[in-house]
Amino acid sequence: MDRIIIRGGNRLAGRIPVSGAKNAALTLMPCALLTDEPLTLRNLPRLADVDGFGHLLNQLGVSTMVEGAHPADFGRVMTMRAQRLTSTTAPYDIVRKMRASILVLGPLLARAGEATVSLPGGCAIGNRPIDLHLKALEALGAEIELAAGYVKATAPGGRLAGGRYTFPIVSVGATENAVMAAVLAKGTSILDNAAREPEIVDLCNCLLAMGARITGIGGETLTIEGVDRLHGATYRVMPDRIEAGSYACAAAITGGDLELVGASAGDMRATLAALVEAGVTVEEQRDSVRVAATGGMRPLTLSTAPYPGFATDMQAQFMSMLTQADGASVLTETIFENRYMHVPELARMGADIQVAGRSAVVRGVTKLVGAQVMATDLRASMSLIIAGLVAEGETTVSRIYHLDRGYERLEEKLQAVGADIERVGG
Ligand SMILES: CC(=O)N[C@H]1[C@@H](OP(=O)(O)OP(=O)(O)OC[C@H]2O[C@@H](n3ccc(=O)[nH]c3=O)[C@H](O)[C@@H]2O)O[C@H](CO)[C@@H](O)[C@@H]1O
Ligand SMILES: C=C(OP(=O)(O)O)C(=O)O
Repeated sequence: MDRIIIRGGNRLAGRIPVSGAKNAALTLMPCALLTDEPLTLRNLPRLADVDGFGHLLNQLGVSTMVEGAHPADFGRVMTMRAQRLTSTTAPYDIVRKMRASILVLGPLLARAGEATVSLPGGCAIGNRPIDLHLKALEALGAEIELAAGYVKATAPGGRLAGGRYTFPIVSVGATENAVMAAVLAKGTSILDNAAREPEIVDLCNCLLAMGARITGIGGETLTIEGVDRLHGATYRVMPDRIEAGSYACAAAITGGDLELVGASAGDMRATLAALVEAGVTVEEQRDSVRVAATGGMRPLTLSTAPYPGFATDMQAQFMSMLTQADGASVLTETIFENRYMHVPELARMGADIQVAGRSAVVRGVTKLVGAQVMATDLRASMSLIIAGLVAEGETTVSRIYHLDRGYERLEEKLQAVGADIERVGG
């Protein structure tokens, strides 16, 4: 099994190109199911999950063709064409490994009038139910059956009617599924208390480019007027705000100075505000964000929340960073019940963190010392890399397949700005 070895203590300085967003890519790719014409996505990151999603689409009858990057992008170009669907089933083996596979449910139902998708079950960061996905699809006219670990959804008469649904809590995935289902419905759909994440805006903009009719984009209420058919389009995946935020934490913890090229400050307000509050200098430039740590770091009190709040996907990275703040920080996780797996690993490196219920108190400044560590999810793994950058001696991070799901060319990007980091096999 591959591992990443970091020898800590180097200050990071220079430029890091920001990749296309994983969480946008994984909701844009299923849009290919909605049309028989080609959908071309630019700036698609080279990630295990993107490859896995391509593989799932192939199983449904979608052809995928990958080309090199457009000159203006870091990521690749992928053209997907679902001229004729050969299957409407997403099997357990794929859904289990890649939770985003649930996002084929809405588009398959919209295009083929039926979909059978394995229930994803729980995962390392907690119970991740899909009841809201199903309730929203029912409100749009779907009939849902659960049997043998699968969801079988059908649209009576082969086409969804459209309808109104108010999400009782904000759900990114359920909003995405409902939007993709509603675009081809017979009537108009209204989704209230919809998620407002920039990745949802990216999804809606891609659907607009394919001929969908959606208003209220970026707001809490989305109105979707169903159309008879969608056409192909070329669309550029938005920059990854979580990847950019992770490197911002890496800059801050090493007392460094990084320019995050291609980052969109507008999508990262809560992260940037927290960095500024911690005493980090943030400069917004036209097509980049510069993050420089100039003095001591102040402790923070942060609570995760749906967008525009502080992202749950940034909690672990901030926790590592705050081990170097001068005083006690309090982080509260409100989205997932079990997203603190990095805490015992950070403790093994010398961090002083106490978890009580949904909150964690991080006492700084602690000296971190390299150790053998591993994490069971993507952002937790990144928090160990960030800690390793400042730890004394050598940190070995194992189970790095989690990182390969979400960080494109991680070692290469960090080496280029001065980190002593390498991947070793075996
Ligand atoms: C609101 C939020 O921050 N969502 C995060 C969530 O999206 P993801 O789409 O995975 O999760 P949701 O946004 O759907 O979940 C938000 C909350 O709703 C609950 N829920 C969700 C669906 C459902 O059918 N029933 C239900 O009860 C979840 O348990 C959770 O407590 O994880 C992603 C990966 O870490 C993050 O990028 C998203 O920012
Ligand atoms: C947990 C994450 O992703 P996924 O929902 O794909 O597991 C994440 O992006 O932090």
